[in-house]
Amino acid sequence: MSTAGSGQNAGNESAGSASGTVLKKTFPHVDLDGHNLPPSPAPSSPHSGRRYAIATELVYTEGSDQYNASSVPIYQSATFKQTSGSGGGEYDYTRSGNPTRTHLERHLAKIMSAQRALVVSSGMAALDVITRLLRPGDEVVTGDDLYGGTNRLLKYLGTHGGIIVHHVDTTTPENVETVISSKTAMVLLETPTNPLIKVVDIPKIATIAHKENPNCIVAVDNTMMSPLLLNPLELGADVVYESGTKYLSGHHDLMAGVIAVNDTSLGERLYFPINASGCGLSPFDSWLLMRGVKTLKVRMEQQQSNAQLIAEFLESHGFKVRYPGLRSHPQYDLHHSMARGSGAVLSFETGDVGLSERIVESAKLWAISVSFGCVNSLISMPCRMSHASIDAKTRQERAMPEDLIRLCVGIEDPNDLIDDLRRALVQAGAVNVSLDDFQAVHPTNAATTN
Ligand SMILES: Cc1ncc(COP(=O)(O)O)c(C=O)c1O
Ligand SMILES: N[C@@H](CCSC[C@H](N)C(=O)O)C(=O)O
Repeated sequence: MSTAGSGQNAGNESAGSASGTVLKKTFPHVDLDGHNLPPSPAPSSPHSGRRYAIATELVYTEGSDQYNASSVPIYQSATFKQTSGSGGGEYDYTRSGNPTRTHLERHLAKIMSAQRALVVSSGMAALDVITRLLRPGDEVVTGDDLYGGTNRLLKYLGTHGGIIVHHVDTTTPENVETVISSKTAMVLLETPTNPLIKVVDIPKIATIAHKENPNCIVAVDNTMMSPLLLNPLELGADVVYESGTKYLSGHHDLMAGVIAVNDTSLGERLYFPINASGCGLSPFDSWLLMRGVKTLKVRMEQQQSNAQLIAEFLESHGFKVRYPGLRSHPQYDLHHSMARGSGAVLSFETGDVGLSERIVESAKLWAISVSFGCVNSLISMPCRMSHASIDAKTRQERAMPEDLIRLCVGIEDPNDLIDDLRRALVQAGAVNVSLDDFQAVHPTNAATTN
């Protein structure tokens, strides 16, 4: 039995005693006591055979459950009984592997066009697992606009783990070229970045990194796009990871992280710390994520068409809006050369922190909340919330506008969302209202700032 692709019962390959082995071979479905064993229900969609369109692949699963359950059963069990004293069963302990988790991992590997996917307890746990590939003295090159938690983990590794971290503006590949060296063990990219929506040229940077050091791991955080819109592994990345808490699950009812690779030996190296530390996703959350991922396409399509309308609405009223679906985005062409859509996160400036606070607090349909990718719409001030762990001095050095408002668009009716935003802008005093129009009090859009 190979652990590749499932990661269960690692390091326990023995098939049991000689008589047990003969019995198993002769009667594969009968255990030592003569019980008729059902086939394992773990298998999901194998990454082989006919490929359907993504909408179909998201919902189509295969299994060999004894009752043909259409929804994968939740194996809420920490342990699995063995048929022989020397173990060797497909599963032994849920930290090492669980049929519900394996089913999800195989499904995600297919969706992410990967040879192997691993699911863990959060997006940050995924990054923690990936950074365990690093050794003291290794260098990491990464962006100057990153999710606050990513920045925090890298800072911790820089302070306590002997890792040298270079933050550069990765929107210009030449900046990466300047700091990269044979000591660069990892290039870590986010695109579009959270929260400044900066776009990064994955193929170009992956080429630069691999040319400088063929062993350099290019890791891409794909949380803002999801596999529906972007496949970094197809663009030269070695590892892709995402917070499953966001679009993949879509309902803010679980925390999860997903890691995917094409190199199966790299997959084994990543599986090791998951088993060793115990951050594999629980059976129930695996089931919940499996359920959520099936509706990814319909949710994302509604979310991004809403986001496009909202971005256009704000820009047309004088606000500087950052969204890759707008022609005014400086890397519009680059983004659309890599991705199949613009996603549903945008940010905009108001020109005044107090004004931004009042807008956020005046909104009703837009919940004041961190996170994104959920069916309901959210509004937040990144410098006060999701990115507050980046100190004020660093935020200033990285040109993060303190008045930035981030909108994470859900699946509601777009007219209701725009109405609510319009009302919040008026109530907060962010716009000058005339008889037939209204415009930002502090216009910040390209027409006024360039
Ligand atoms: C871009 C990005 N990556 C990773 C994470 C971490 O994910 P999680 O919250 O699931 O740990 C987040 C948000 O938390 C994020 O916004
Ligand atoms: N208090 C949390 C904040 C989580 S932010 C979640 C998400 N990535 C976002 O960008 O909104 C923390 O300190 O991590």
